[in-house]
Amino acid sequence: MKKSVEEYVRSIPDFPEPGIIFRDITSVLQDAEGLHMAIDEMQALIDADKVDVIAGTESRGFIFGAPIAYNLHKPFVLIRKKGKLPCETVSRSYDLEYGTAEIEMHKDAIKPGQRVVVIDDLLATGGTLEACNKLIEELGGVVAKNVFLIELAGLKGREKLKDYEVASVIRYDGK
Ligand SMILES: O=P(O)(O)OC[C@H]1O[C@H](OP(=O)(O)OP(=O)(O)O)[C@H](O)[C@@H]1O
Ligand SMILES: Nc1ncnc2[nH]cnc12
Repeated sequence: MKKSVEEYVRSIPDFPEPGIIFRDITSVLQDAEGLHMAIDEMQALIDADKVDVIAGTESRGFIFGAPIAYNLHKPFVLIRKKGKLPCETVSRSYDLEYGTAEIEMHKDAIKPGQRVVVIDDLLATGGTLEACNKLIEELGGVVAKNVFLIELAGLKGREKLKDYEVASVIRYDGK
């Protein structure tokens, strides 16, 4: 029988620190069937008629966001960790499941009124996507949806993103 995409995800206990179960997507990517299923199933959650721009978050969001943008014939915008983008930027700090971070976007990445779908591999606390959504709004964009391959429902990211439409392919009930 054909494997489901969930069966390609590898779970590593106590990485990168004790108590975290790391949901590893390299095992999805390094299987041709797994990679196809992941992209296709994430893309199926997007209504192409209701989006102008696909955005991806560094770094694992780039892997899934770029092929989806290509398939839907939409522009692809990078949301990067601080200090990587060469032109004028807007930035925002946020808390992670482990640690803190700061992300940036080019000021000209989004035009006012554009509808943006943000793609990431995984929803944990929702801190990353909340920061992404706020940056997009600061640039005048409209967040159409947040799409993930994996959702760790126990970390309640959806509550943090309650003002946005959220969809995921794979859901783990715990952390
Ligand atoms: O919902 P949150 O609690 O914000 O966590 C989820 C984020 O954490 C991971 O990225 P990370 O910052 O580790 O970067 P990476 O993709 O470069 O590994 C993951 O890819 C998400 O972007
Ligand atoms: N548990 C987890 N597994 C993989 N990536 C993550 N990013 C944040 N939490 C994570």
